[in-house]
Amino acid sequence: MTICREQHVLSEELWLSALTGQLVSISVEKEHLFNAVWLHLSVLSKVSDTPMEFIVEYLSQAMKIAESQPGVPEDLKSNVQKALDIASGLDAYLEATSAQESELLAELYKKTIEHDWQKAFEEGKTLFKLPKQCITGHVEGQVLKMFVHMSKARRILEIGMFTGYGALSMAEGLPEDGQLVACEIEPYLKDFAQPLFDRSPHGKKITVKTGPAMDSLKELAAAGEQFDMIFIDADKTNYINYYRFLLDHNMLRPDGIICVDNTLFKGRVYLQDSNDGNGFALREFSSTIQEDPRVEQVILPVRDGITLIRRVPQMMAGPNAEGGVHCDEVFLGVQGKFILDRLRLDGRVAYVTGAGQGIGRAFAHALGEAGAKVVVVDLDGKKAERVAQELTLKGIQSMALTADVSQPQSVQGMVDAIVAKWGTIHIGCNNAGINMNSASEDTTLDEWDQTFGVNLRGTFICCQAAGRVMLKQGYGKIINTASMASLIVPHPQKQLAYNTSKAGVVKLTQTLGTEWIDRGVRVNCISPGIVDTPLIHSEELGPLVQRWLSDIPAGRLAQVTDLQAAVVYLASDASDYMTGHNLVIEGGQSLW
Ligand SMILES: C[S@@+](CC[C@H](N)C(=O)[O-])C[C@H]1O[C@@H](n2cnc3c(N)ncnc32)[C@H](O)[C@@H]1O
Repeated sequence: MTICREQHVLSEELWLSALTGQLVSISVEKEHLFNAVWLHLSVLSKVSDTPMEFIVEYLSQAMKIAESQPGVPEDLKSNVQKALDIASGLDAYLEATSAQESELLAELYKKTIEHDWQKAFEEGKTLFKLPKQCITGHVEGQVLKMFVHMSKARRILEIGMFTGYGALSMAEGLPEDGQLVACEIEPYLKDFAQPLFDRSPHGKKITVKTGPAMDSLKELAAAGEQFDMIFIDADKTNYINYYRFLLDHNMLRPDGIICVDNTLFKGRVYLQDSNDGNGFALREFSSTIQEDPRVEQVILPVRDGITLIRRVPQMMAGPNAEGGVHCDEVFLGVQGKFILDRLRLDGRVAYVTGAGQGIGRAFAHALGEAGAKVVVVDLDGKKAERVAQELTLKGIQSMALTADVSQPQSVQGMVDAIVAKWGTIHIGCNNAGINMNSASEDTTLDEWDQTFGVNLRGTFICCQAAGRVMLKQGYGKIINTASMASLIVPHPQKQLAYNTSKAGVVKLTQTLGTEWIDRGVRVNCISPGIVDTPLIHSEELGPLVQRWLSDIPAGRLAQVTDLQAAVVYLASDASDYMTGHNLVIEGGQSLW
């Protein structure tokens, strides 16, 4: 619960000006802030709610007393004033420097504080008198949204939704397919929030479950639901029961976080003379979780206090621990890393040839997303540059290079440039390839040589040049792009040179893969089926698409994104026992 978030956010002078409505000479920046505060002051009651707001209130009173009494030493007044300035400026500064709320959040906030909750209660629309001030506000909303991003949460549970400000803030941080379940006892609040959720591009991620939260938790637990992040903000005396239920029923994934609101409770959790029931419950709550070995926690002094609780993975059992736990790499992860982390490529240097478009571009993005630095190589320097810029926009370290893979000097230049820039090469994706269609009896030697020059000679030259660097360091991952055409004869189009060159890429891969593995270099290839790129929509090939579809069990062409996981897998340590392999990804086409 966040009450009166804008209170006491100005220096006392401004604060008093706001109250009296007298706008004295203030800077434009302050005026903006002043107006925002004035708007909220006009609708919120003036009640201190957070430890900082109480500090400001007490210091203001002390100041007034000091001013009204004769003989108070000037340096005492000066020190109180300094403390007041520091305390009263904090919330305003946090408001002003936090990311702005979205327009819909601002609208939801306004709609909430302008609503007549007293009337709704008197008309029997709500079960309880709902104080509008219990809305999660701007700064706290942004804190929650930041946690969603940082924890990469995909599934969130909220206990206590009020009008949905916190829910929508968190939903804004979720990925497209993320989900948030909000438990709320008041059906009226679902009707209040839903129209705004419906207008937000993030609203579809939110499902509201009405009824007592504990009933909803039981339903969710029975359905085996588990969450990455949970926000508890309802019914303080029951916090401990929600917490216990969530942990005991495995509803928080290991490493997941619970955020709990109001855990400083106006300071009453640590004030010795406080006999506040909620303060006592929250103090008990904090000391209980502190003794729970399943979690670790910290309280952030944001607004009225947010406790962050992380579920610690329970991996510490010994080899012969009770229950027969085997503390081997299956249980603990290889070098302590679980499977998704074993696919990561942080710190690796990769290059991809033919990366200016199509499959190569998708490979470059995938390797970069997995953490590698990526060199985008293409015959067309402009295309390479554009893809490198795309990667940079995503925060991936990248560099564009022009190279003709059929020319040894050009390839050596590429390798030298990569080593000069990033010291080495860990991952080489030899993907550049061409395909020209002609009936075999008409295929010219020029077409044959060109096709082989790029597809097979080019792959060999790249493998050799990059392989020398990798063999020297005793580590490397080479992934060649072969084709389903290495296995079957795609038809009805005629492409003898292409099919034969790609069969050669597979044999080259098998040979290098076995020859180099004892020196730490794995060589594998990927054989895509028919990939939906602009090339196949040419005048010549376009009419064949329907025919091809009838040959593909999957019933569709491959998208370049269908190939991305394979390249990351083959580039990662998770595939270390695989070498000389032809990984076929063709929707089953080669099996019919
Ligand atoms: C502090 S407000 C929640 C504020 C909200 N998180 C936000 O973002 O604005 C607490 C909410 O919990 C709800 N609530 C209280 N007891 C509840 C219970 N037993 N089960 C479900 N919801 C409950 C109240 O109706 C109220 O809407």
